[in-house]
Amino acid sequence: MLMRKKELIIFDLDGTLIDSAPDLADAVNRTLETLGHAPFDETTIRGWVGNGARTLVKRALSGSTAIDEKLDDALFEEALEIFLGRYAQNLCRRTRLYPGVRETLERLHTRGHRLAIATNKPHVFVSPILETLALETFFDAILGGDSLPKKKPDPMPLLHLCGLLDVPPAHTLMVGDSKNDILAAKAAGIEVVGVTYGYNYGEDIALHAPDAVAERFEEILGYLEKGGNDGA
Ligand SMILES: O=C(O)COP(=O)(O)O
Ligand SMILES: [Mg+2]
Repeated sequence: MLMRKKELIIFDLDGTLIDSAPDLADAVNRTLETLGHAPFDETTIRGWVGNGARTLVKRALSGSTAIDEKLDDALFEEALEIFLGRYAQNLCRRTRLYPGVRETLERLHTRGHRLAIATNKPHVFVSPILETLALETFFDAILGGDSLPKKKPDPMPLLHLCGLLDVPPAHTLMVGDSKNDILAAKAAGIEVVGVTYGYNYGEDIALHAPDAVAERFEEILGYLEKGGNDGA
């Protein structure tokens, strides 16, 4: 059966399984407010998510995706501490699953795929969010952005998951919303589907040449049924 070709599916979290930007934006703006800085609208902050909490805070203090090289270290450390505290208080108040995610994970799980998460989000936040959304039982392994010495776009987290779950990269599929996911997967020799509805700094995910593009999460079922990029 073709479905067995991809035994392991590794998912990105923010912008792929969950729309966490509203809670991240609230925590960013409460941090900026505490420091006496002006807030940003949610759409702007959405474009800053995907490289972990440290980079998100640096972007917020810089007011741009490009980080201000002259950013004061002490201000950054203070802002990071405030942000982590604020976000911990409201991890899943306005965060929602994207359409089709629960049903699709259920089907993949029932069909016997191993499922894992490789996110750049700090690990401490991941399980509480999955528990609140009643998703935690689907996953065999979860890595956060601080779980290993390197995070996406480095291939390390993806290769680590392949080793941990004893599935070779050729039998693994990555699903993500940002260029970090695509770059990490390509460097790991893993096929990758890019979803179009996530964050990716406001850029079209197709620009980074994933093996396939999905407008809706459930499209990955059809991709797997076709045998992925290996052909039927
Ligand atoms: O930058 C983050 O905190 C989350 O990133 P993710 O898209 O890898 O889940
Ligand atoms: Mg993402």
